Amino acid sequence: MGEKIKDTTEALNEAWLDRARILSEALPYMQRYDKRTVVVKYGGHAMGDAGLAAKFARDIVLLKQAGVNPIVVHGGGPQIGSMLKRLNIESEFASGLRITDKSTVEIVEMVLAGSINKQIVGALNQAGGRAVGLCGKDGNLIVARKLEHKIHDPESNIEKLLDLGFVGEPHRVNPEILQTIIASDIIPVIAPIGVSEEGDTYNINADTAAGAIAGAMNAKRLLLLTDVRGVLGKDGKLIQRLSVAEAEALMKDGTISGGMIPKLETCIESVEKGVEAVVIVDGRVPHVVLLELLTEHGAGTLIE
Ligand SMILES: Nc1ncnc2c1ncn2[C@@H]1O[C@H](COP(=O)(O)OP(=O)(O)O)[C@@H](O)[C@H]1O
Ligand SMILES: CC(=O)N[C@@H](CCC(=O)OP(=O)(O)O)C(=O)O
Repeated sequence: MGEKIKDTTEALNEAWLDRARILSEALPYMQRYDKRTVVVKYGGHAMGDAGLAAKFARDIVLLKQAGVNPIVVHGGGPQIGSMLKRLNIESEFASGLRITDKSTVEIVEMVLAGSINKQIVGALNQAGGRAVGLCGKDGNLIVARKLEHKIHDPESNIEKLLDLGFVGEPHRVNPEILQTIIASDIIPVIAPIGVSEEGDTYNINADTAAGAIAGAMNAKRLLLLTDVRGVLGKDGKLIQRLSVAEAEALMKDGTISGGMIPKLETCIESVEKGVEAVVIVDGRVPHVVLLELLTEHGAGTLIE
């Protein structure tokens, strides 16, 4: 009997020591990211589960508390899809981008800058943080222009322009509004809607918007949360590390398709703009943001 109590006590002590060790191991990572900007792109697929969403909010608030400056840029592709369906508006994609006509862009703005943005702000505030929601229109944060989307026509072997309507690309990012928000110790939450010089509203892929923000803010890291483990090779296995040249080759040979295309294009551009590294991680894993940033157990695909 006495032995049993001793064993249990030892096991408890071990468990406590394990906790202390995990906390202590976070120190060098906290120092690495101290006062540095980390942009987290929160994909529409990753935010589906309420439990996971609450954990995500807690992790972002914890980062802020630990001295990191997190910026959340969110998507909402599946949520826009459901709203369009409810309104009987057809929607099509080309190379992972939603073809966006005038009535679609109104719904996109309503869903992204409206319900989803406020849902994330609410979750962060609920977790004890102070968050403010904005879109690319606020403070002229993302000045966009129409995306010139080129596709390769295999028949004529020439590149053709495909009109995607109100799909934009960031032309200029004005980060002053973000700097003001961050200086007040508030977490910015950004919906990927841009405004052109002429005042038109543009739908921007959320990965692209996150990359532009990360570049303009000289971020230390950009994390892209999605619904796969990372970039998968031809054999279906996770690729843990990719150079810019390797990433370009995977896009050319068709290993990467759909929504992964804008993601990798973003990774390449961000690294070229000076973001130290971009990581594509599985948003379905609880606390993946903390695991990636504050422990040695980095998961997903790192592009540097
Ligand atoms: N080589 C690849 N590795 C991983 N995912 C890929 C690859 N090629 C295409 N994909 C697709 O890209 C998707 C991720 O993009 P997307 O659906 O736009 O995610 P999110 O909504 O998180 O931005 C994956 O679910 C997968 O279907
Ligand atoms: C141009 C374009 O495709 N815009 C995206 C914007 C949202 C997004 O990117 O959301 P996810 O990150 O969840 O995919 C769209 O309309 O779905």
